[in-house]
Amino acid sequence: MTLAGLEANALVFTREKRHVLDGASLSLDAGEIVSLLGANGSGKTTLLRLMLGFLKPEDGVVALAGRDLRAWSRREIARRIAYVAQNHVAPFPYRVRDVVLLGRLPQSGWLAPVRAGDFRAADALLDELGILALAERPYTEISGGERQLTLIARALAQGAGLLVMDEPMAGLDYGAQIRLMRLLQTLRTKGIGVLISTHHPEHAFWASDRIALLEQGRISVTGAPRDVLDAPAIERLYRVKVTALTAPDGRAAFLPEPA
Ligand SMILES: Nc1ncnc2c1ncn2[C@@H]1O[C@H](COP(=O)(O)OP(=O)(O)OP(=O)(O)O)[C@@H](O)[C@H]1O
Repeated sequence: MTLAGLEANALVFTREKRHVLDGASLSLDAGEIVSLLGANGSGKTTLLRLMLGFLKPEDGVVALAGRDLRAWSRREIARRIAYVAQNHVAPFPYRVRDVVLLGRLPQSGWLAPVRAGDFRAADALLDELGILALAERPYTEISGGERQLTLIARALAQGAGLLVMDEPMAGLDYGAQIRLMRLLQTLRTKGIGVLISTHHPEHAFWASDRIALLEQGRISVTGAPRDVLDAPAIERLYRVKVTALTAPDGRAAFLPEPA
């Protein structure tokens, strides 16, 4: 773990008298992509929100850059970790470009003027994500997938060293999913650490340096995709039978068995 990293150690968290997390440990380092897989309701969002300091663990510790997260201010955390939440609801009809520019706030502060360079950077991100044509449109009047891409652009505009995304592929069309995976890989080469939760085992296999499986409140396995993700693991996680197919370059795809 480098000094830029984020580390959750033995987290315990209870909801409705049930341990959602019961000793979950997970780390994210600079320059790596980590995918978190688990069934619906297994606690992925809860774990991510604990690692961002939005929820407090009943036991266990989260450390950012080696220091207990509780010692960091909200703004300091936002400078270092960008977050794309699930099911974001738009409060105001900001234009898409302005939503992206809001991502600059933790770095620049509320009173700082927006510079021409900020506009250019925002538009470059929108372009990279394929939605530059929407820059002037109200955020409340675009599709769910387009909103998701806008929020991803906002998180990237934040310029944080770590990026945490809760099911970022949800609602994106196939091309946008693949472009996003490629963009995450570009970020990795720039030294950014990316933690995503996903329901797409193939995406996790293709794009990740490490995959972590969340089962019964704990990270049951973490490691390189080929060491973690195989047909038995998919069957255990999702209770469906699959056949694993391996491409010549070593990437795996999973084909559900016919009913
Ligand atoms: N606000 C809440 N109040 C009570 N229980 C909650 C609340 N939010 C989540 N839970 C419960 O906590 C558990 C974990 O939820 P969480 O959202 O972390 O799962 P998840 O793995 O992200 O699920 P999904 O893949 O469906 O998004 C679930 O059993 C869920 O029902």
